[in-house]
Amino acid sequence: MREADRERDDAAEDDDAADGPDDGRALDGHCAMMPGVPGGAEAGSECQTAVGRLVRVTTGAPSSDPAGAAAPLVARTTEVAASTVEALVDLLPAADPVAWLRHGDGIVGWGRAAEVRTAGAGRFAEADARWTEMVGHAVVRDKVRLPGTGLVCFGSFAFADDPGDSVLVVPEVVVGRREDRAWVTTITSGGLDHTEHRLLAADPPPEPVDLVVAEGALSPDEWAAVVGDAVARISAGDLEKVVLARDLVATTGEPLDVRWPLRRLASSYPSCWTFHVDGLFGATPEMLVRRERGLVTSRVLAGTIRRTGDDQHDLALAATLARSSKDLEEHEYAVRSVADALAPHCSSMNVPESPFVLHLPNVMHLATDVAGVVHDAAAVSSLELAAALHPSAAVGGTPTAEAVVLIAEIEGMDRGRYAGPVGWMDATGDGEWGIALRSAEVDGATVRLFAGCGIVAGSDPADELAEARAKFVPVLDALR
Ligand SMILES: C=C(O[C@H]1C=CC=C(C(=O)O)[C@@H]1O)C(=O)O
Repeated sequence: MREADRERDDAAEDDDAADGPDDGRALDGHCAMMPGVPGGAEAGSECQTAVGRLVRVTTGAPSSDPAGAAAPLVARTTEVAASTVEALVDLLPAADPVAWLRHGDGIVGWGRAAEVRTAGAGRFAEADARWTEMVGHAVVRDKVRLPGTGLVCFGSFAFADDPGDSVLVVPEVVVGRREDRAWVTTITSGGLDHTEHRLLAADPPPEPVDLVVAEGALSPDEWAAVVGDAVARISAGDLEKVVLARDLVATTGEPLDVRWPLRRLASSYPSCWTFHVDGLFGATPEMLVRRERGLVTSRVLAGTIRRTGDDQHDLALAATLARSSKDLEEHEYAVRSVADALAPHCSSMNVPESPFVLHLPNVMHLATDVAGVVHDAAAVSSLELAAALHPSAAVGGTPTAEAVVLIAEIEGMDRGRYAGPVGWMDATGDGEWGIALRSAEVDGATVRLFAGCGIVAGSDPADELAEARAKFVPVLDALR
């Protein structure tokens, strides 16, 4: 069906030629036409429905069907000048923003052309099946054909099978940027979009007020005791590694506008993937799986040391991390779990023998980039690959089954979508799925932050507590 989608796409090429030049330009807050987007302005029409920087200026557009996939989706991607989208995150409106950003590139979106909610152990398979069905019925006009163009969905999946509440969102508008190219995709359900769209500046988000941060499910002492329990069980031979997480609960005086922390995270952690899907936001350094045109890559992290702010000292600490047998052991479990899960899908793979040290502003990690050539891209989507990899030993443990049972038994909280796959996928099944780390879930004026640590036989509860504190820093700072 994904091939059929491409064929329709090809057939639409001639159509597109009649739509005018694809030379969108910066509009600096003025209501002006975005060339290349279908449908001319009707005489006397005016700006009506503001949806972020793209506003409808004519009526008669088909209404979207956020409840599901009853009507076929129609996606149209148009190239615009890269100067129109210098800071993607600044385009986001307050209502319903989604984001996936790194080093200024990525995709952002808003509105809901469709949404799929799944739960339980079948959450990935059901979401993937619904997406395949939507794609199969969709009409896609995409002359740009870069990763992130055409019909795309954003997704965020629960860590655990129970309750497992997960979501796929198909926005009404997606704006993307990759190096010096940029594009706008409009997605409607129920027919061709005959509206004209204009780029407008989004209002900046308000600064959070009256931030109060409290402990979450467990106090620091209680959590350290749980870590001690895990170390005892590992020493007794029950399992080799388990990742234990804790939470903090922040409240703000007014409901949080998630665009505030998103802007902060994107600028402070440019090498991480800054994301937001349906209330879950963060800046993760860990790529569970990216599939692009037959190539698959994964950035595996495990093994952490805190930065001090003194560059010379941090370099010495990085060398210590690279030699730490406790951290190398923790890392090895994580790499093996990813390589083993990817192997059945790859005709060749490259798994480096030793990790490098990834420097982030708050911590340093042992990191390994695994790469492979997939042989089953026509049959297996990037989301299915993410499902096969989840939970890797970077967020679950080794052996996986025992670790997941122990997490449910002793961690003392529901992780929700923290440490689950988060990212996006296109109509061909290519996409990027990160692990939702350094993240938080926002619900009105309440923000629940998460951080976890890999526990092995040599772990010290006090050190793990300090490491978890360091991992809260990105989101905590972004709320201020
Ligand atoms: C579980 C988290 O980090 C994982 C990723 C990198 C390093 C980790 C560690 O050293 O423990 C964790 O496995 C988290 O940030 O919440």
